[in-house]
Order: sequence, then structure tokens, then C-alpha cells
Amino acid sequence: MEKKKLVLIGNGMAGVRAIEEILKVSKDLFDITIFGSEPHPNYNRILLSKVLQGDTKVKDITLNDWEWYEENNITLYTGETVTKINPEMMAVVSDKGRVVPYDELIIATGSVPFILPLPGADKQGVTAFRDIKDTDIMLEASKNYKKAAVIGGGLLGLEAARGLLNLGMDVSVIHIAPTLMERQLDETAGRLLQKELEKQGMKFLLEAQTQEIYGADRVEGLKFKDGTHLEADLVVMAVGIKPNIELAKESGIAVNRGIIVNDFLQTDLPHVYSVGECAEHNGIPYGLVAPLYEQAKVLASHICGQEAAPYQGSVLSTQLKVSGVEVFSAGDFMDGDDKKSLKIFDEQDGIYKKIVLKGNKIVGAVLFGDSKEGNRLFSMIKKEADISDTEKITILQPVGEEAGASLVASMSADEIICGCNGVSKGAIVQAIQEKGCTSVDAIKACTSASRSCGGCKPLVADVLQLTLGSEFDASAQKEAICGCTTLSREEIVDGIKEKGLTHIREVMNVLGWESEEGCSKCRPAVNYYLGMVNPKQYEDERESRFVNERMHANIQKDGTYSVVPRMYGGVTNANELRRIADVVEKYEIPLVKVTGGQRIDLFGVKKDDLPKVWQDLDMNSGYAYGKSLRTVKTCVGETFCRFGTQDSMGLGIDLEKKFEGLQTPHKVKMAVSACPRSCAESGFKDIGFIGIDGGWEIYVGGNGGTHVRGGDLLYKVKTDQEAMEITGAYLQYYRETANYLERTSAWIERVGLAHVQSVLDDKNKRTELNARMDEALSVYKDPWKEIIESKKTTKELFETVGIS
Ligand SMILES: Cc1cc2nc3c(=O)[nH]c(=O)nc-3n(C[C@H](O)[C@H](O)[C@H](O)COP(=O)(O)OP(=O)(O)OC[C@H]3O[C@@H](n4cnc5c(N)ncnc54)[C@H](O)[C@@H]3O)c2cc1C
Ligand SMILES: NC(=O)c1ccc[n+]([C@@H]2O[C@H](COP(=O)([O-])OP(=O)(O)OC[C@H]3O[C@@H](n4cnc5c(N)ncnc54)[C@H](O)[C@@H]3O)[C@@H](O)[C@H]2O)c1
Ligand code: SF4
Ligand code: FES
Repeated sequence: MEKKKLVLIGNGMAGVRAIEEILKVSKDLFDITIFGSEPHPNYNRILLSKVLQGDTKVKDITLNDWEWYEENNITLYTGETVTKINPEMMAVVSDKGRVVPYDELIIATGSVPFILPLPGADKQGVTAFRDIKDTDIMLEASKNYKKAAVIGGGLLGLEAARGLLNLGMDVSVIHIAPTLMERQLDETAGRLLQKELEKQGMKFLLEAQTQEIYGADRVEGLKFKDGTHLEADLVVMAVGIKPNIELAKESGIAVNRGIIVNDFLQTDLPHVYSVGECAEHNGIPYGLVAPLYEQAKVLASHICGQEAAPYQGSVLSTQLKVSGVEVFSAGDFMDGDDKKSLKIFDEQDGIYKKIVLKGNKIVGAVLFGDSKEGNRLFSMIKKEADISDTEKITILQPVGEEAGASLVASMSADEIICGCNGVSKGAIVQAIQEKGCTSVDAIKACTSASRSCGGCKPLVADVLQLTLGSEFDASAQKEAICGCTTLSREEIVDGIKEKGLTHIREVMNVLGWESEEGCSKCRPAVNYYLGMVNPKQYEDERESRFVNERMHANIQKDGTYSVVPRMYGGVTNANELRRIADVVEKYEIPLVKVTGGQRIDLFGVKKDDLPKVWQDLDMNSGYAYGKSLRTVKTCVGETFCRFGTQDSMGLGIDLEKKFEGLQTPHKVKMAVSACPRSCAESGFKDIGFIGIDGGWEIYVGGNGGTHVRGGDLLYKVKTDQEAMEITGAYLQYYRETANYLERTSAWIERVGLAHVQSVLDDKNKRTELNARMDEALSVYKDPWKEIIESKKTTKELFETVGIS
């Protein structure tokens, strides 16, 4: 049978999902041609926020690569826009003059960003945030300019603003309404969100109406209706979107705000369907992927001639993708008239939860500060669950057994885990049990769960853990650590444990390395894994370490070394300073510099002088070269600062003394600030502490380097002792599950904050982790003193070993 010709206009998320669904039904029904205006294969638009925030790269957000089109015999025209649909000829015409006939046509042209018709809106430096091109404009601007203004305090505007902050820009959000995200949040949640984002460094101008964008060729600022102005050299417009309907309208297809479709996504023109943000169903054009994917499924069944349940509209739920902020909103979230609400508001901890009830049914919810219950509430809203037999408050705050159990354990099989892709817990369990999926990536490939915004990854990991029990490994990734072996990190660590391996060579022999000697990638990694598994028995193989770690000093451009002595919590005294000054003079050290980590760096030390310098300094190594704890930066705190509510120096010194010398997969930096002003930059450290009234907030996964990342709030604790206990357990879990050379910022993204929290919530696990941490710390000896005391090591390092 000859295949029918299917043409898709719009190579975006909804259109291509419809094609995927069609191919699932049958690969032989259609000859498929796709037109896309953008020059890329189909990519995950949602993750552009993460690209801007520095968490991922453009190259990593492709959903269907070029090979996928080829493998499925799809003719793809990228960088080519369809300009005309000719219903009589049943053909489309592109801007390159190409004419392609169709038997069935799908219009999935998405939306266009709404650009305020302001004077100056066409100036250089004014952009929307919709596609890769816009993202590139912002990334580029951040390299040369400092002041960004984002117009629109909705989901898109706030995600853009967070990204620009991460890129080092000074960011102001101009919002027309009195509170943020007013389309998704009530006033209380909107204000809490504003407070939290202000803490992160965002500035806000509320109820502000922009009148003009001024500047010469490039934007220089914004003028407002009240006569005030704001300087800006980048302006991002995020004031909503409009369904992209021009092509359909000009072709005579019925349109309203969007292209009007029926319950099977058919337009009023025979053989022409529409799906995605451009389509309007029952008066609603949708702007989130979950409903668009539901539409794509119905369309696929219908176009393939299968019996399909009609599309009946979608209830929406949203989450803001800004790290450190938990915001969830679903359904009809405003109370009033016939709707009553139930609220919990913990002002001290900044937690606000609200459900909206219509009679006995939950119709909406807003969560701020703790969105763990989001999925459960969303399922109840979608099912229009009757709660007349339930103690109402337990819906917001489960008590007893339910509160203690993991969230996924208490979910029923039909409850949705991945909102974007509509994947239920039951479907994930089925993929684990019947298709042998053992990792989040495998589940993604089998079910599409976690394929879009990625927000459900921690829950998917929890379902895996629940279903696989002891066979589950949070960091299960089937990725060989290097070309010398096919084994992943987990397989190597398991091999070391199960077979009792104690040397690098033994690991390579027993676990079947392809190259006898290993390489510069696997030798240091195996060295670390061996030390991590057997801290007491394993003797570190110095030769497998990188040169700086072998020499316990950082080699410089000219072959000399830099030496950084430990200064606990950045605190020093006259004796230490005197000794440092004497050493500088005695060894003619050319540069003395204060580091960003609050200590003193001696640059230009000759290799032969290193042991003598260490001896004269009589201070511990600052490990400025190692994959270990570097510094604990502190502010002066309550001892001297009038804002301080906690003893930041005290906690910082205790932390540094306890964890110094700890071997970790990558370097670890900490900071302790005694109040939310965070002078020690606690939000951008691997572990950061911020003093609040009555305790500490602990942030994790922050990074201030090439991939800037704001830390996520792990816990709030009351005492220094609790802070130390959580830190020990957290660091040990990182040591045990991260890949060698994986920073905590990348690790927490991979395994998920919620997953780590679920491990640390368990008191027994915390105790066990701390016990293993104490064992690892018990073997620490200061390496400088060790070298000085061992003539053999001194001779080997400073007389025979060449540095390469
Ligand atoms: C930064 C950002 C973050 C987001 N985050 C989330 C989120 O967290 N969760 C969520 O659910 N949603 C999110 N969204 C929204 C989500 O990305 C969209 O709902 C989704 O991409 C819409 O899919 P679509 O296929 O309808 O449109 P699109 O993905 O826009 O695809 C339409 C494609 O058609 C092309 N096209 C248009 N006209 C023509 C023509 N005439 N000829 C050829 N090609 C044409 C366009 O160039 C475009 O590539 C986000 C959006 C952005 C911009
Ligand atoms: N996490 C997510 O789910 C996510 C993230 C980004 C984008 N998106 C989607 O992308 C689309 C676009 O997002 P959006 O935030 O632009 O749309 P939006 O309509 O949700 O928000 C636009 C905001 O801009 C404000 N606004 C309107 N005119 C203004 C003006 N003149 N000055 C200042 N503020 C003004 C509005 O009050 C509104 O809050 C939406 O469909 C959204 O759902 C979703
Ligand atoms: S973080 Fe707070 S307490 Fe610490 S120095 Fe800054 S203002 Fe003072
Ligand atoms: S909830 Fe967005 S990918 Fe699963």
C-alpha cells in the first residue's frame, strides 16, 4: 500500500511529539516531511532556562538528533519557513519556493513572544526569551554589559532573571502587577517569592509601566509612566506569548486567539490538524508542555485511524525552575465566591501551603517553600477527589505513617510522577519490572518521564529506589569511566568491595582493564575509590595523583610552586603572620597574595625550598591543590558585626578542623555567614551556612566557578552540632556516590536534591554515614609534616622525581 504524505509545519516540542506518537503506532503509514524555521533539530525549549542559568549546554538539550530523522525516514527542512498552505492543491509552499504536497497536514507553529509596542523596542540589546538565538544574545550580552532589565515577572521573566544573575549581571525585574507570578500564585505566595528572590540578589519594580526604551543604537535604559527611569544595557521582554496563527489565518482556517481545533485536534479544513501552543481547544490555547503532549497523543491515534479518546482539555500545574525556590501552583488557585481555602503559613520558615476547595472537592493548590506534596495534590485536583471523609489538614500536612513514609510509597499506581509527560507511578514501576530499567536515564528512554523540564527526576529516582530496594544505586549510570575499561564507577566500586581489592594494579587485573597501565583518567579515579572504600587499609598511590597533589603545592607557569598554609575559618594571628613574613624574606618569595578563600598564598617558591618553607611555617597544609576540603570562608559574625545572629567564625573553624584533609571526588569549599546578608558568599559554595534567628540554613551544591550555580536549601537546623552532623552525612554520601572529578553542583543535579534529602532524613543512615566519615578522617595526617618527617619521601619527591 502506498504511504500517505504527512507534512508537519513546526519542528518544535508539540509537533515532533505528535510524530513520535504516530511512529509508535506505525512506522509504515506515512511519508513524513517536517519544516522548521529554526536551524536546529527538535530541542527542549524548556531547558533554555537551565542553559541561561549555566546548568546545561545548548548541545545537551537536543531531543531528537539529526540521526533520528534519518532513521525514521523523515525529510527535514530546517531554517525553512512555510509561507503558504494551499488547501485546493493540498500542498504547502516554503520561503525557499519548495512545494510539498500533503494528504494530511499538522500545523504546530507554536507561539511568538509578545513584544510590547514601545518606542525603542527595536533597539540593540532588546530581546525576547523564546529560542536558542535569544539565549545566545543574552549569554553574549552578559560578557560585555552589566545592567539587565527583565520586563515581566511571570515564570519566563523570573527564570530569565535568575539566569542573568548567574551570568554576573545586575538584574531588575519590572512587573506590572502588585505581586509576582499573579497568574499562578496568590498574593501571599507572590510576596514570599519576591522576598526569596530578593535574597538571591534580584531587584523588583512592581506596578511599574514601561513607557519607552531609550538609548542611541543600543538600549541605555527604560522610562516609566510615573516619570522615573532605570539604566539598562540589556532588556528582556517576558510579558507573555501569542499563538502563532498568521499562516493558518491567511490560509482561511478558522482562528480565534489560536487555531480552533475540535476534540481530535482537527481544524475546520479537511485533513488539517493543529497541535501545541498555536492550537485553541474549547477557547483555551495552552502554554505548557503537559497539555500539548496529551493533545499530541490524541492527534496521533486519530490520524492513524485508531479509536481515540477525545481530548477534553487539561488541568494545569506549574513549577518555577529556579534553584533554591520551591513554588508549585495547580488548578484554580484563587479562593472567593463558592470556593473556600485551607492554609498553613509558617512565617518563620517561609513555608506557605494552600488548597482551594469547592464543596468537598479540591480544585486548586499553591505551595511555597515546600512543594513535596505537589504531585499528590495535582492528582487529587485532576481526579476531582472527594475529601469529605478526610481530616482536611492532613491533606496539606500528612501525619503519622504517611508523613514518615516516602512520598512515592504512599502514591497509588495511577498518580502522576512526571507532569510534563503524563507518566504515572504505575508506568514507571512497569518499566522497571518488565523492561529491566535500573536508572533514571533508562526510565526516560522507556517512558519519557523526566524528558522535559526534568523536575520529576528525584521522584523517578525514588520510585526506582522503592521498586528495586537494595539493588538501587542512586548514581547508577552505565558510563565507562574511561576508554581503558567498559565498567562504570558503580561497577568498579562494587568490584572493589565484593572482591576485597586493595591496589590499583589489582583492580585493573581482576576487573579486566583493556590497557595494562590504565591512563591519567582512570588511575587517579581508582586511587580515590580504593581510599574511599578502605580508608584505613589503603595506602595512597602517590604516583597516580596529579602533579600538584603529588607535590602538595600548586605548580606555576614558570615551574615554581605556590604554597598556601591552612588558616582555619580565615582567622589568623600575629605569630602566624610573623612566621609567614620571615619565610617570605628568607626564601625570597616574590609574591604574597590574599586569596578569595581568606588565606595567604606564597607564590614563586622554588621546588627545593618547599620542605624548608613548610618546616619554617609550622602550619598545616591548606590543601589548595587537592581534591579535598579547601577552605571554610567565614564572616565576622555576632562577635563583631551588629547584624550577626550566630557565631560564624566558631562554626567555620570547627568545620575546617574536623574535615581538613578529607579526600573527596573533587574540591569542596564551604562558607559560613552569620546572617542572610551572606558576606561570606554562602550561597555559592559546595556547602554554605547562613545564620538565621534560632539556627542555620544549610545550602548545598553552590558553585561560583565556570558553571555558576546558586546553592539549594538542604535543611534548617537549630544548633552547631546539628550543622556538623548534617555536613558529615552529606559529605560522606557525596564521597560514596559521586564520580571522581564530579563537583557537588553537578552531583546534586544528577542525583537530585530530594533524593539526598530522603537519604539524610533517615536518622540511622545519617549515623552510619557519619561513622564512615569518622573512619575516613581518622587516618588524616598533615602531608607537609609527613613529608618533612620522612627522609625517604623527601628524597623521592625532591631529589629523584622529575615533574612533568
Ligand atoms: C525559556 C522557556 C522555558 C519554558 N519552561 C517551561 C516549563 O518549565 N514547563 C513547561 O511546561 N513549559 C515551559 N515552556 C513552554 C514550552 O517550551 C512550550 O509550551 C512548548 O515548547 C510549545 O511547543 P510547540 O511545539 O507548541 O511550540 P514550539 O516549541 O515553539 O515549536 C514551534 C516551532 O515551529 C516553528 N515554526 C513556526 N512557524 C513556522 C513555519 N511557518 N514554518 C516552519 N516552522 C515554523 C518555530 O520556529 C518553532 O521552532 C518554556 C518556554 C520557554 C521559552
Ligand atoms: N516553569 C515553567 O513552567 C515555565 C517557564 C518559562 C516559561 N513558561 C511558559 O512560557 C510562556 C511565556 O511565559 P511568560 O512568563 O512570558 O508568560 P505569562 O503570561 O505567564 O507571564 C507574563 C507576565 O508578564 C506580566 N506583564 C504583562 N505585561 C507587562 C508589562 N507591560 N510590564 C511588566 N509586566 C508585564 C504579566 O503580569 C505576567 O505576570 C507561558 O506560557 C509560560 O507558561 C513556563
Ligand atoms: S553576613 Fe551578616 S553577620 Fe556576617 S558580616 Fe555580613 S552582615 Fe555581618
Ligand atoms: S515533570 Fe517535567 S519532565 Fe517530568
